[in-house]
Amino acid sequence: QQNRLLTQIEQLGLVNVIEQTIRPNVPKQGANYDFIIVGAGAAGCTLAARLSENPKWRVALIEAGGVENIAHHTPVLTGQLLQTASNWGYRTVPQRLACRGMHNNECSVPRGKGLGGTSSISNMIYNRGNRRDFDGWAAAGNEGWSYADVLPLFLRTENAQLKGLEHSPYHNHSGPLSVEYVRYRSDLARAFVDASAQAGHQRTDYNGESQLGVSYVQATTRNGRRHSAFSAYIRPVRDNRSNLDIFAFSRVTRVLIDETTKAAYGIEFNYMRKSYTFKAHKEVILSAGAFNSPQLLMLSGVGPEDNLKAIGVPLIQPLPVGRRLYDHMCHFGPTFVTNTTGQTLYPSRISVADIISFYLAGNPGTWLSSIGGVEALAFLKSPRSKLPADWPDIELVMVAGSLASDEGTALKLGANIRDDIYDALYRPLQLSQQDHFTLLVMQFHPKSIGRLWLRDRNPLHWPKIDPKYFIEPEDVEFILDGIKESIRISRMPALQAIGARLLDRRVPGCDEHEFASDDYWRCSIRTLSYTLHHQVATCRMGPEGDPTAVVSPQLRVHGMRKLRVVDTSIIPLPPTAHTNAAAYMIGEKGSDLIRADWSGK
Ligand SMILES: Cc1cc2nc3c(=O)[nH]c(=O)nc-3n(C[C@H](O)[C@H](O)[C@H](O)COP(=O)(O)OP(=O)(O)OC[C@H]3O[C@@H](n4cnc5c(N)ncnc54)[C@H](O)[C@@H]3O)c2cc1C
Repeated sequence: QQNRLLTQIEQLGLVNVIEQTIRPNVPKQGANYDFIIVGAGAAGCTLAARLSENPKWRVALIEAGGVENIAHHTPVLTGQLLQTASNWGYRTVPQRLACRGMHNNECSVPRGKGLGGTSSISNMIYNRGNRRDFDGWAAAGNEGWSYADVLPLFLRTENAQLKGLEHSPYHNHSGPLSVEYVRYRSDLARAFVDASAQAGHQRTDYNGESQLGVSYVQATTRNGRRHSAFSAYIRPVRDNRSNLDIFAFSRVTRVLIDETTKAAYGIEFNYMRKSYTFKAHKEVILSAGAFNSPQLLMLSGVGPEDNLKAIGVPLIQPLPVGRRLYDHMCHFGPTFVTNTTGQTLYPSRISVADIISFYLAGNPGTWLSSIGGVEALAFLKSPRSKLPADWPDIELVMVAGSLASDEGTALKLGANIRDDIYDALYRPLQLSQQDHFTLLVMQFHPKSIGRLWLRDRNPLHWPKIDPKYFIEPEDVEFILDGIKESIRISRMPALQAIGARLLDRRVPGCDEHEFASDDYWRCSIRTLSYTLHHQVATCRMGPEGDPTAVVSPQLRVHGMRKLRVVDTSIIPLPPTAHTNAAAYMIGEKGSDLIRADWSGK
């Protein structure tokens, strides 16, 4: 018991203790607001900041977790954050065809819990998507979501400090969210970018005119520190907006809905073990993310009839909530060793001088501003692609390290990877401290479609998450193409100059295959499966009449009144991007739609 108490105090962090003392914000039972926003993640913070610009509107932002602390602001600690209370800690149901290197074949699917949501624990890669993604949404009947419509919203969020792109029409310099190139740069990243160019992948701005090519990572950091949704959108305004009330440690359990009119009129939530209700005059908006927004809809009677009936939740509106779940699955590798020294991220390489320089002198150029070792991205076409030439299929995520980069203390646990896998592949690197880098291969447009549903009606229980990774064999083939291209890039002069060669250790369970043969890699892909956490479509957006749609292009829940979903769960198909930038864009779009509906009323 004592240990649990200590762990809890430790996980809360000093900041939470102080916040709860000086700014407790205890809810008042039955309080009234114009808008209630559930979830202070990337989209929720954006929406709360924008709606509360109107001093006449009273806005409540309700968040299950606490406040960010110094660990969140230190990019190199990203992996460690997954071991804290800032992560909901979800796991999938055991996967038949993926995650074979994980305990019980369960993939880890973390989500951020706290003011800032997943933007406070993410890897901070800033990446918007391909113009064809958004034009496709619009062509499917989602008017107002084409690339021409959403580009100004991406720009509105951005405060870019990207050397060389000062005059690009694809970047803005006056929005709230800081975007900069990762401030720490290793020789491994330089060699990878040069080798990619030598292999024919041009240098590009992947948020600009063309995604295809290679680039150093653009990241949501400010002077080398994490710039989360909370830091960017809420912290600068919260003390001078008396119409914005923020409630941390408040876990919403249900949306209150009038069954006759199907209008949402409030929420029920728990704060410090007590149940409260708040009323909303105008709207309740779910911004609880791709797992929790569908969960809350279903707990409130909006969802698939069979699931709700089976668990005894009275049905108010039948909708395909959670019926689709897409994600971007990757392969954690290949890993290459090199002849360099001192270039790979290992904790032992972070010196006291680095720490002092980062925290006290504000120097962003140390390992501490490395976003978990991620330094460069390459957007590629696969030879098997049936998509237009300017629409990438695969991404290589260049990491100056591997699971050994924290010596097995965080990433391995965060990904639920078994010890025998770590010991066979990464422990020798950890012990020798040999320089190496990894190219994670991610597929952008998977065909595999999963599902999310409720196991019971207890709002504090996890939903069941089954992404059905690699259920479509072609998804594996795309990743195999990416692995082959990674190996080709490693043979280019810039990487050969540093002695880059495949780590020649076998993945346990794949021994029957010849090392580095296609079948070996297929086995490795199904073993070292590693999601980059881009779950979407659980509250899919689509026009009325679309049998897969949960919300309309105005983000209103179909068939309901005064209820919207504004977060990444509405994204209809996996984008050619990581999903955090889209979450901000959706928050901006949601605020425009809501303002258009209520201004003057
Ligand atoms: C480890 C990790 C690394 C990632 N790295 C990147 C990256 O480098 N680049 C990138 O683009 N994307 C990345 N992503 C994905 C990206 O961060 C998310 O897609 C995006 O932030 C989601 O935004 P959101 O607003 O939809 O939801 P979230 O940011 O997840 O916000 C949802 C919020 O709702 C709260 N909430 C949920 N349920 C309740 C409830 N019942 N009551 C009250 N509050 C509730 C949550 O605590 C959370 O704060 C990463 C994700 C993870 C998990």
